[in-house]
Amino acid sequence: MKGLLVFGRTGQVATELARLVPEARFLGRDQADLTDPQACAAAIRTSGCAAVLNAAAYTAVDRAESEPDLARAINAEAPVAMARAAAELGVPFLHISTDYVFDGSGERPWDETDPTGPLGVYGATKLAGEVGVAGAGAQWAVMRTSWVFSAHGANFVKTMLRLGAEREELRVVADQHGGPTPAGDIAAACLAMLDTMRADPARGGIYHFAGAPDASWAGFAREIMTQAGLSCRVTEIATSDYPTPARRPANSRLNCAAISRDFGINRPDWRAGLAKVLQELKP
Ligand SMILES: NC(=O)C1=CN([C@@H]2O[C@H](COP(=O)(O)OP(=O)(O)OC[C@H]3O[C@@H](n4cnc5c(N)ncnc54)[C@H](OP(=O)(O)O)[C@@H]3O)[C@@H](O)[C@H]2O)C=CC1
Ligand SMILES: Cc1cn([C@H]2C[C@H](O)[C@@H](COP(=O)(O)OP(=O)(O)O[C@H]3O[C@@H](C)C(=O)[C@@H](O)[C@H]3O)O2)c(=O)[nH]c1=O
Ligand SMILES: [Mg+2]
Repeated sequence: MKGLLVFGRTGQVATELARLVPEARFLGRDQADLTDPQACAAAIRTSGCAAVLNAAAYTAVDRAESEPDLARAINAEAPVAMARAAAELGVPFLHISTDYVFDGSGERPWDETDPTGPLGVYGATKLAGEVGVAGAGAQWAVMRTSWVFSAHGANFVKTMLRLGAEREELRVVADQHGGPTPAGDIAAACLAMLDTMRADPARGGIYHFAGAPDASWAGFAREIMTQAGLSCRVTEIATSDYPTPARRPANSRLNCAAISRDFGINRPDWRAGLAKVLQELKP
């Protein structure tokens, strides 16, 4: 895509975007630090770009509990400044958010219009970003996704592969459910959304996008061990048996019908995405 400006260069989604659209401009932390929202806005204003995609974020869920100001600057203040600058330039702005904006109650997959209720600082700052982006006056969209994995960066798959090679047993929570999502599919879906938005300025809003089928973290871990050929046993535990600084939603399931209806983008099977990532990680 010509004229695309991306915030983020080294993250999971940014790395996959660079594979799909190497001609886009990727701004790393050295060129646009999200702790400096005005610098991010200036980068857009002077870019002459045709569309903006924010793939950078503060994603350390537990650490966010002790760094709320930093998380808020990166996840809320910077994206809002970006959206305002995109509005001034008259170009569409696509932002990425998370299942952690929900409180995890119930078992029904969340609709875009369902009430939010983040349980931790990460989710709260991501929600503040969504709200600010929506009110900034740009042509905007927010893609909420979940449980992102890829061959790059830090993610659950790579953690499981590392621990699974070292241990005979891993204890993994079985009472949190969601959709694992390959970063490559997110990158492709973002580009498809922006294409549609550029063709029709009336398009935008919040959309859910996650891999299928829904799983528990333990189920996800078991599939990782199976596909990787690791003999490590996955024992199902309760969230209460795995204490962490941040609370996480028990129900992270996202209803992805709207993005399919409005953009023709369907849920990818994460098990196929996992196979590709494992192939890529092979020495
Ligand atoms: N990871 C997940 O499981 C999920 C992620 N999401 C959302 O998807 C989006 C992409 O996430 P993902 O690709 O996994 O993210 P990663 O954690 O892989 O990467 C985060 C990116 O943000 C950059 N970044 C962090 N702080 C700053 C800063 N101060 N200034 C500039 N850049 C910064 C990082 O740069 P550097 O390498 O320099 O630190 C890195 O490129 C985010 O909006 C995230 O909230 C949604 C659901 C699940
Ligand atoms: C390593 C490990 C984790 N767990 C649990 C903890 C947690 O509930 C779950 C997943 O652990 P993680 O640390 O990978 O999860 P976490 O960092 O919370 O992942 C989240 O990241 C942010 C950025 C998002 O937006 C979310 O969609 C989600 O992907 O597995 C175990 O039960 N056993 C283990 O050995
Ligand atoms: Mg994590």
